[in-house]
Amino acid sequence: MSESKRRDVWVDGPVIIGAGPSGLATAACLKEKGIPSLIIDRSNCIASLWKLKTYDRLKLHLPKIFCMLPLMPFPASCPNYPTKQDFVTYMEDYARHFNLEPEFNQTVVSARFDGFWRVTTVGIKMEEREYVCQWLIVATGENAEEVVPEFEGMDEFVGPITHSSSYKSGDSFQSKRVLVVGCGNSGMEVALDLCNSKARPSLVVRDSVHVLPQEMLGISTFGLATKLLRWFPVRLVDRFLLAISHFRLGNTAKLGLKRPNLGPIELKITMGKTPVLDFGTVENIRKGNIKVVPRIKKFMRHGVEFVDGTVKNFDAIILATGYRSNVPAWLKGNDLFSEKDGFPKESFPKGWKGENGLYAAGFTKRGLLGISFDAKRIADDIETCWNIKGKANQ
Ligand SMILES: Cc1cc2nc3c(=O)[nH]c(=O)nc-3n(C[C@H](O)[C@H](O)[C@H](O)COP(=O)(O)OP(=O)(O)OC[C@H]3O[C@@H](n4cnc5c(N)ncnc54)[C@H](O)[C@@H]3O)c2cc1C
Ligand SMILES: NC(=O)C1=CN([C@@H]2O[C@H](COP(=O)(O)OP(=O)(O)OC[C@H]3O[C@@H](n4cnc5c(N)ncnc54)[C@H](OP(=O)(O)O)[C@@H]3O)[C@@H](O)[C@H]2O)C=CC1
Ligand SMILES: O=C(O)C(=O)Cc1c[nH]c2ccccc12
Repeated sequence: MSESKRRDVWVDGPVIIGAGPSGLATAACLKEKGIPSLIIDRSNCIASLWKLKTYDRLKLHLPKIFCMLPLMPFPASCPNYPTKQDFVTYMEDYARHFNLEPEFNQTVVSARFDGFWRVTTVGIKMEEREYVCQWLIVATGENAEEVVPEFEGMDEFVGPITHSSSYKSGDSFQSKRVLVVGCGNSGMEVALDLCNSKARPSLVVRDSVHVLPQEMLGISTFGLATKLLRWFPVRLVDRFLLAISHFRLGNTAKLGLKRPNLGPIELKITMGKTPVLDFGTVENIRKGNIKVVPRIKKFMRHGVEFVDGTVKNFDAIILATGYRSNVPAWLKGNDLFSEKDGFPKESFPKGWKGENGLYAAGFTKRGLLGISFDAKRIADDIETCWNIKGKANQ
C-alpha cells in the first residue's frame, strides 16, 4: 500500500500490543497513575485466548487469589476455582471498570525503533496503520500461536486433525477412537473430557510428566507449595509434594506417566514447565478408559504407528502440543526478546524491561500471578519517565 493511504496515529503514552490479561492489567496499572495508553489486538474482543480458544470444561487450576489481576479482586460470589465463564466475566468487568477500550482487528506486522516506536498494523480489509509512540509494551502472550508438529505421513490420515485450541467438548466424538497428542494440562484434560463423553481416547506421552493432585491437606497444591517454599528449600518441598502425590495417585510411572528427574517445582522454576494437576485423568488411565501410548513414528490412512512398532486405528487426532510466542515475526531490532523462542532472553524476575522504552508483559512462565508482577513493575517504571516528561512540558 502506498504511504499516502496509510493512517499514521501518534499515541500519547504507551502502546500495548495484546488485549489479554497482561495487556489489560498493564493498562489498568498505568491508568491508576494517570497515564493513558492504547491497547491494540488482532482479535475482535478482549481476552480472545480465553473466549475463543479454550474448551468448555476449563476452570482455573489455581485458587482465585493467585489469578486476580492488580487493583481489582474477584467478586466474593465467584467460586474459589473460577470457571472459564467466571474468568471472562471478571476480565470484561475489569476492562469496563478501568475504561479500557482497545482497538480491535489490528494485527501487528512490524514494530521498530527509530527514535520513536513505530508499530505497523493490518486491519481486516488489509488497510495499514502506523502507531507512533515513546513506549512499547509487548503483551502478545506465551500462547500466541499453536504449535503444530509435522509427522511423517500426516497428509495421508483421512480423519480430522485439530489443535486443542479448537476443542470445545467431546459431543461430536461419542464412541470415536481419538488420539490426543501431548500430556500437558490441555492434553490431560481433553483426554478426560473425551472419556466423560463416551469417546475412546488414547494419550501420547512422549517423555515424562509430573502429575499432582489439585489439592493436598485440604488446600490447593500450589498454595501449599508457596507456603512451604517460604521455609524450606525447593528440593525438600518437591520431595514432600511427590510423597503426597504418590500416596494419592499411586506410582504413575506404572501407568506410562514417568516422572521427570527434576521435581515439579524445580522444573517449573528452571524450565517453566507446568506440572499437570489431576482431575480424574489418572483414575481413568488406571481403569483402562484412557490408553497411554508412546511417541508417534508416522501417520497412516486410518491410524498411527508408534515408535515401539505397534499400529492403532483412530477416527480423529487432537494435537495438545502447546503454543509459542510470535514476537520474532514482527518485532525488529531489539535485545529484549530472543529470536529463537520469542521469550525475553533473561528469565523471571528479569526480562520485563528492554532498551528505548520497550517492555515485556506476561512472558514469565508463571501464569496469571506473573502477569500481575509485570504489570505493576512496568507501570511504576513508566511513571518515573512520565513525571519527568510532565515536568519538562510545564
Ligand atoms: C487452555 C489454557 C488454559 C489456561 N489456564 C490458565 C490458568 O488457569 N491459570 C493461569 O495462570 N494461566 C492459564 N493459562 C495461561 C495463559 O497464558 C494465561 O492465563 C493468560 O491468558 C496469558 O495472558 P496474556 O495476556 O499474556 O496472553 P493472551 O491471553 O494470549 O493475550 C494475548 C493477546 O495478544 C493478541 N495478539 C497476539 N499476537 C498479536 C499480534 N501480532 N497483533 C495484535 N495482537 C496480537 C492476541 O489476540 C491475544 O488477545 C492457560 C492457557 C491455556 C491455553
Ligand atoms: N486450567 C488451567 O490452569 C490450565 C492451564 N493450562 C496452561 O496453558 C499452557 C499451555 O498448556 P498445554 O496446551 O497443555 O501445552 P504444554 O506446552 O504445557 O504441553 C504440550 C505437550 O505436548 C507435548 N508435545 C509437544 N510436541 C509433541 C510431539 N511432537 N509429540 C508428542 N508430544 C508433543 C509436550 O511434551 P514434552 O513435555 O515432552 O515437550 C507436552 O506434553 C500451560 O501453561 C498450561 O499450564 C492449560 C490447560 C488448563
Ligand atoms: O499455567 C501456568 O503456566 C501457570 O504457571 C499457572 C499454573 C497452572 N497450574 C499450575 C500448577 C503449578 C504451578 C503453576 C500452575
